[in-house]
Amino acid sequence: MRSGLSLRDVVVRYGSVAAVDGVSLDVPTGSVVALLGPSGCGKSSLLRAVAGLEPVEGTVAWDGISVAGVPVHRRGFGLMFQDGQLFAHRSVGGNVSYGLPARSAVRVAELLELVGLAGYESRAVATLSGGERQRVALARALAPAPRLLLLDEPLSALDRALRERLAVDLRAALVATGTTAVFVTHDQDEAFAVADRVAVMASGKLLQVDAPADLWSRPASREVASFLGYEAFVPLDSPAAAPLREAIGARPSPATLALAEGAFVVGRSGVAKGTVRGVSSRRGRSEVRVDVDGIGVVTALGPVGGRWAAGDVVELAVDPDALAVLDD
Ligand SMILES: Nc1ncnc2c1ncn2[C@@H]1O[C@H](COP(=O)(O)OP(=O)(O)OP(=O)(O)O)[C@@H](O)[C@H]1O
Repeated sequence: MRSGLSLRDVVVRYGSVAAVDGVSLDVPTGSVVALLGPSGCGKSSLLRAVAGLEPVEGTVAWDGISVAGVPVHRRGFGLMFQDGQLFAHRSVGGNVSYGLPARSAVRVAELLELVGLAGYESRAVATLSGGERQRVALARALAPAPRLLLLDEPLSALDRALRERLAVDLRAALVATGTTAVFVTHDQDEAFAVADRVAVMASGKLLQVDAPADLWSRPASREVASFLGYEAFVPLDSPAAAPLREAIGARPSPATLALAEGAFVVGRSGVAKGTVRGVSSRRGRSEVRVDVDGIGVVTALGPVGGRWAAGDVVELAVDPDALAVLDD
């Protein structure tokens, strides 16, 4: 018997449109899977189908037993949304204890500690920051120890720095409680930070499911690679790809080589040359748009405070971690 959640050929239709179009996926007990994909690809529809909020074709099963016909509140699945939907008139402690069978001060204190809000029991929800509210929403969602926690973009209303910190804390809380979870996001960094495995979706279909490192180093298709942030594609056996092939120890073959931002690094000496088209700065580092013969315009990284002007010819070294070979 398969433990945890298993989906087989799941279809969710709105009228004649299949928002989810034949998805099969396993989420073993204790693991966290992120559903990653662009807006409108069907992530939320799939999550809602698992929750029991949408009619589905195909099979949604828990521990090998179909949950078809089991109403939302009987599935033992918890839900958390972008807006944590806290009870505004209850205290933090009152929100967290809401899902518990009997009031349990110890359990509430443990959960608040788990989400980094130890001692917040009596605070009014209205006095909390956006990030603190989502931490409370997480504690409340974890309180009844759901057998599966479904999270729909729980961090996307927060600003970037906060999102990054909360993503790390969210993963820690899920791992510490051994919670099985499905996490919906359109943000690749967030998916990689939170999940054991990332399921990439597009147009209602699942394109690839893999651990973050495997997904990054071996995207199954150009579509997946593009969504992960690979920005240029060249034939592996082309002359322009020679220094890149060398960096990853690949032989010329009919495959395609994908270059992510930072595949080239601007330096004093390099293995290729490029012509600068533009320069910007991100987190102190320079991002240099360079035109490389046979490859096109790509984003190279440069040291802090580098000074280049459009038209400069620069030396480029290669970062093998920003390259992937696609088996076409
Ligand atoms: N209740 C509905 N009725 C009709 N169409 C819907 C409904 N809900 C979603 N859709 C459509 O189904 C498709 C998938 O929507 P869904 O919300 O699942 O995507 P998503 O990947 O979660 O996108 P986002 O990240 O923008 O929320 C979209 O084309 C959307 O317009």
